[in-house]
Amino acid sequence: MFLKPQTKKPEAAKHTVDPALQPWVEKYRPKTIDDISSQDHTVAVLRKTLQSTNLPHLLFYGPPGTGKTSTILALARQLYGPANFRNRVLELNASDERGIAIVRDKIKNFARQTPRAATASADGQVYPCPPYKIIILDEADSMTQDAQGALRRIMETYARITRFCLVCNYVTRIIEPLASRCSKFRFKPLESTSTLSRLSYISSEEHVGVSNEVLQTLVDASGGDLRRSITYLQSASRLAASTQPPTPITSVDVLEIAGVVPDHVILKFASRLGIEPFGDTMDIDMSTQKTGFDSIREEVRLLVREGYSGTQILSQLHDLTIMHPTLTSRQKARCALVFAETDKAFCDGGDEELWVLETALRVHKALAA
Ligand SMILES: Nc1ncnc2c1ncn2[C@@H]1O[C@H](COP(=O)(O)OP(=O)(O)OP(=O)(O)O)[C@@H](O)[C@H]1O
Repeated sequence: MFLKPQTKKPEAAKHTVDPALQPWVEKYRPKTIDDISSQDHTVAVLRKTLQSTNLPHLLFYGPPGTGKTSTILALARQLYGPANFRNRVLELNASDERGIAIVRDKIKNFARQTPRAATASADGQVYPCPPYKIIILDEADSMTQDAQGALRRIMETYARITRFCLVCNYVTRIIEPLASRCSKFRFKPLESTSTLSRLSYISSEEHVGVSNEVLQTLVDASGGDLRRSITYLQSASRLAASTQPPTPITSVDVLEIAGVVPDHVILKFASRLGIEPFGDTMDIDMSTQKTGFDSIREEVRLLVREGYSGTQILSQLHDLTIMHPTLTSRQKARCALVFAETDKAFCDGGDEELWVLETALRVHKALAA
């Protein structure tokens, strides 16, 4: 549930890059919408749109690394082909300024230009090349309200020659008048089977030997974010190749790269808050576990000093609480509320150590009540 720290998106390659040096997330970015894994409903609707070539304004939303940007880029490539893509598509991402100035200047200027006549593609293929351009606004939820307000008129005025695709994680941050002008598509976290098959494909293309256990660890550590799992795979394969002699990738490597808190550590922390060990974890001796402010604070400090991120610690603590077999629904509901408030605080840029401490103390209290 916690928004994981995003694996940094590599800048889209503007020039031809040696494939051996390319990040795998870019190298294996889907080329057509049929290469998009998991998002079957969205792909089915867009395939129809491709046939009719009449694209509405689009709003793609959902968690990171689920294929939103890849889908619109693939769709645009299939509509325009390589020869016309550049002059028909404007992609603005988070590194561009997000205030009203960019809407009035860059976006409006591009939106009002009449599309250039289509040129024939060197690859000999015929592309539909419809008579409008596409503006892709990646991370549209970070646009100011004023900027979104200004966009609304532009979308209407130039709809005949320009279609918009807004891409975001939080649809609630898009003002209603903008959202209501778009066809909305929700991207879901990828199912395990789709992630597994994509990772297996990439590892076989890259001649990296990975066991089923390692693949499953990659899936578990990435929570449905395919970008994250591919990045972990590439990092783990580099790590394994750098040892002398090279060693196979292990699950421990993956967990370390992913910053996952080991089970025994998170269970010890949980037991300080009054969450009893269960199942395979019964061997933790609760009688030696102190609870109370000082011991909880000490534990939080240790975890943060070890380098575990606040979002990761709380995400694992959340899962442990919600899946716990003996906590009552009432206790779980109270804890869920605490976690939700912390999630919001993290999104707003709250201090991680302070919020982990605050959450831990509140969970402790919620369980005792
Ligand atoms: N559904 C998918 N099918 C195939 N590859 C995917 C999919 N989702 C993500 N990927 C892989 O992850 C990379 C990042 O995906 P993409 O940029 O489309 O994610 P996103 O949903 O737009 O994320 P964000 O919300 O962070 O912008 C792609 O280059 C691709 O390698």
